[in-house]
Amino acid sequence: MTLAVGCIADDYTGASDLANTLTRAGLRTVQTIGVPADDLALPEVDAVVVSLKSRSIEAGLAVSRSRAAETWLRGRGAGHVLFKICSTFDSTDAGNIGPVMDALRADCGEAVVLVTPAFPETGRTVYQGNLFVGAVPLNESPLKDHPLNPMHDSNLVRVLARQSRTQIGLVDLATVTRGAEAVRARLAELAGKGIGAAIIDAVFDRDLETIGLVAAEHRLSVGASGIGLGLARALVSTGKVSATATSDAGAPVGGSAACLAGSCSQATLQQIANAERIMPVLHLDPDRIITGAGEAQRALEWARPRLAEGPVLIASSSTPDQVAALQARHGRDAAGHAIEQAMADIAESLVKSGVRRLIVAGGETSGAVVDRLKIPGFLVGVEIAAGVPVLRAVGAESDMLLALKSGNFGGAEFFSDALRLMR
Ligand SMILES: Nc1ncnc2c1ncn2[C@@H]1O[C@H](COP(=O)(O)OP(=O)(O)O)[C@@H](O)[C@H]1O
Ligand SMILES: O=C(O)[C@@H](O)C(=O)COP(=O)(O)O
Repeated sequence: MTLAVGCIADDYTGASDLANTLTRAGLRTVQTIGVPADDLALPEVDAVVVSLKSRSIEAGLAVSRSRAAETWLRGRGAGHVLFKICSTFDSTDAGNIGPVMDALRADCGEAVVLVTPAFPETGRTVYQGNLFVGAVPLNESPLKDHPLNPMHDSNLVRVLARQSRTQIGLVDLATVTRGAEAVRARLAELAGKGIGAAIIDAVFDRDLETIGLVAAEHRLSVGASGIGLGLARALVSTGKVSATATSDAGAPVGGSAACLAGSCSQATLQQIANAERIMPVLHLDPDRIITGAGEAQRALEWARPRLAEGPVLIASSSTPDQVAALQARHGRDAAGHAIEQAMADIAESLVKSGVRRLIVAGGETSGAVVDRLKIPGFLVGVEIAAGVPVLRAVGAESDMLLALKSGNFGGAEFFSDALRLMR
């Protein structure tokens, strides 16, 4: 297998988002969980997206895991590696975007790395280095209240400079609009000043196509699904890949269906409220989860008799005020970790009870669940919503369909939209 592009995603929902984008652009793509074991049978593909759970862990660990993924991808012929980060640049001042970018850049000897979280299809655009989520700057968006990575600065040149050892430059929209040659000239200018990475503006898909053409000439880029789209289109338009991917991985599996929500994003809270009209919903008590008072067991006893009747939804999600109060009582990391593990416990028991179609809302939540289910990889099926495909587990104990939804993605009826496509 010789890869046209290798990808390292810092969470599992982000990985499925990127795998979806690459597939839609025609690249035969597989998503693996971690660096694949040698005995995992992978189909012939153009792109592999290695999913890590490295967004919110200690920076040194994120670096070593990302490096291991890079070594594996380069060993399969990937001339270009895309480090997939969140379209809302979820990170802290300590990382992990900057440290991982610095390490991968050092490994491949890249002069200037292009960085953009723009993903216009989901309303993420970058102008003058500032990230907008829909109509508002990042720091005014719901991401200011994220339970693990609250984002308080929309200026990504500043944000990345706080995390990276290199100086950060800007390639502005006026330059991108002038085309690939203008971007190349700007990068040469930045490299001449010793600047090692540049936030590049993008508002429309056509900007990402220009960026993709230039990025494909380099060894490394950093960004969200938008730059993945640009790279994929560049690989197809320059004949390096013949767009042959089909989304035929979603054949019915039968079995029961369940939804788990650990995301506290505004979008997920709305989706849960709407799901109450079409399926039984259990709201977990987060305090009881953290104090170990048998909350996961209660959820299972609630779910099991209902599964034969149709899908159920189990949610830990709370409003920003409630999240802040819980974290004040128990600590941010302890609360997040305990709830993720409870979701994994519940998922494991649901699968033992016959659930074969599982929808998970939340990136960290999805990571905990997929790890517990020991699923080594996914093939990409049809798209449920922008950035969220149906996934078919490969190499797992049971034939299963999953959807791993980024907290912020999907329309108000996401859960019913997903269930309609997962039979
Ligand atoms: N009620 C709650 N209070 C505090 N934290 C919560 C609650 N419910 C879930 N969490 C935690 O919040 C985090 C949500 O992150 P994640 O699953 O990545 O969602 P998103 O995709 O919205 O970022 C997880 O660590 C999860 O365990
Ligand atoms: O780029 C994106 O926004 C997503 O692919 C993503 O990474 C979302 O992360 P979570 O919201 O933590 O699921």
